[in-house]
Amino acid sequence: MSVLKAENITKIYGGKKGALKVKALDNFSINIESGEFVGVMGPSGSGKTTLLNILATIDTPSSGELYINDTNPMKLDEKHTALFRRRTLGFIFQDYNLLDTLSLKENIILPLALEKVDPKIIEDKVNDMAEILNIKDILNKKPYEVSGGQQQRAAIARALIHNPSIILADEPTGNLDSKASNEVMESLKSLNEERKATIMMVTHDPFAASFCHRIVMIKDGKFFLEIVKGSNRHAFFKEILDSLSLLGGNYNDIA
Ligand SMILES: Nc1ncnc2c1ncn2[C@@H]1O[C@H](COP(=O)(O)OP(=O)(O)OP(=O)(O)O)[C@@H](O)[C@H]1O
Repeated sequence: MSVLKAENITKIYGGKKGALKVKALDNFSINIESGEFVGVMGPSGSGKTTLLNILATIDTPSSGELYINDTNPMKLDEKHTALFRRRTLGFIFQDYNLLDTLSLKENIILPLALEKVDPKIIEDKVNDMAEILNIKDILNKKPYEVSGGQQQRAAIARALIHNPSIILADEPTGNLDSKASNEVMESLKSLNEERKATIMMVTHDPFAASFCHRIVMIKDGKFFLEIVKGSNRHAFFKEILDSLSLLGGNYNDIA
């Protein structure tokens, strides 16, 4: 079952009052099925952030169609788009985006509190998420009292607690050292495998990308190539490095 389908998305910035036009996305299409874990990679300026913003329904394409669970969010009014985004999507950011004045637990339950879910159900869900993300012992701490990796795992719990149809992750390991990156990626892998979370992750990091089922590469706003993981993550990692050197841009000297 398709959860997210973007068809021939083109995004042109500028062009008003003589400003230079930039084609950030050029007829780009992607389809994500339920239960998939898909990575998107591309050099700096290739259109990844533009794509994420459009899929996140916070920006609109110049042309093309977007369907999330068969709904075209571009056809909703502003209020319904915001509600649709809150209920259907989960977000993970490079810098965690946790509220510093709240404990990790309060941060995690925010999406359910907004929906006025029964406190008993909230308690069960937060404990379940904390267990799988290994943050049970630090739930009452504030974000600044825990490590970056722990903050990111709390942010993942917050992204997932309302059972969104798809998680959109923007460089989730971008601020983490290799040990914390590994823990975060192992967490995302378990949530994908055990909880059937559907995930789309933008990343520059070939190690993080090797946890995905397939990687879509973008160049100059266009689809460049796709690689699919076989049974072995190490072989996939090598294949990602090889493809990145083909992709060029800031990946030219990676392999
Ligand atoms: N608001 C904007 N106005 C004009 N041009 C923009 C705007 N946002 C992005 N661009 C341009 O669109 C192109 C794609 O940018 P985008 O930020 O989507 O790339 P990216 O792949 O996310 O890059 P990075 O990896 O460096 O974050 C670039 O040429 C960029 O300069």
